[in-house]
Amino acid sequence: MAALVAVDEIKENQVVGLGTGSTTHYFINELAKRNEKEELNILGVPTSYQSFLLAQKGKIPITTLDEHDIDVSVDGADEIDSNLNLIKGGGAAHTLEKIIDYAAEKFIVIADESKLVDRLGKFPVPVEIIPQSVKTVFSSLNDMGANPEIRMAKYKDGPVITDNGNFIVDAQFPLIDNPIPLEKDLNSIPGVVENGIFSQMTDKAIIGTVEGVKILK
Ligand SMILES: O=C[C@H](O)[C@H](O)[C@H](O)COP(=O)(O)O
Repeated sequence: MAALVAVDEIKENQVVGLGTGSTTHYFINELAKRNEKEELNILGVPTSYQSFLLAQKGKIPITTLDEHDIDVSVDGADEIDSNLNLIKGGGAAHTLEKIIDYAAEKFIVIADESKLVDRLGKFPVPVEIIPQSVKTVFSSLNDMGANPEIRMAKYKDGPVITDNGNFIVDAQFPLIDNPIPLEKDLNSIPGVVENGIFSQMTDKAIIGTVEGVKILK
């Protein structure tokens, strides 16, 4: 439901950031159908190999941030607080997602109501790291009060390798009081490429609930 409402937000000739995950999967498929039917003439900027392949399948022409500015980006989330700060990266795609969502003129999050929380942090914060930095990053995360774990792959032996060739550390914090400084602090650890806290970025959240779609701004 949220994905369908988000598709209606896309106008002719727009450049659209294509998020990653099971929710944006619906969005990209529906956008592809509408693009074909109504000749919207959109361009897509994928945030992962997953969204690249979906866009390709749906014949959404692909472009890059180097070539075009992004009008609107639509992406999912693992947790959303009442100020629309997010945790993302459950699918290990948060680094490119953050680059693209942040660059977009308008950033829309789509999710179901199970993602709404009072405070972020029940979902561990995904942190993409350079593989050689595991020991030192773990030590910094421990000092910050987190319990870190390397994310292991399900259908491959060993760790998850991101689209950028790095590891993911899932950092379980006690509930997060202030995500804004934590996002900055995590990125100041040597070896950290990007973390999954997206603070002060979201313009609108479209939430699917049992009573229908709710819009949060
Ligand atoms: O790395 C993955 C992304 O940040 C996803 O957007 C996020 O995990 C939400 O995914 P889903 O819609 O599958 O819950």
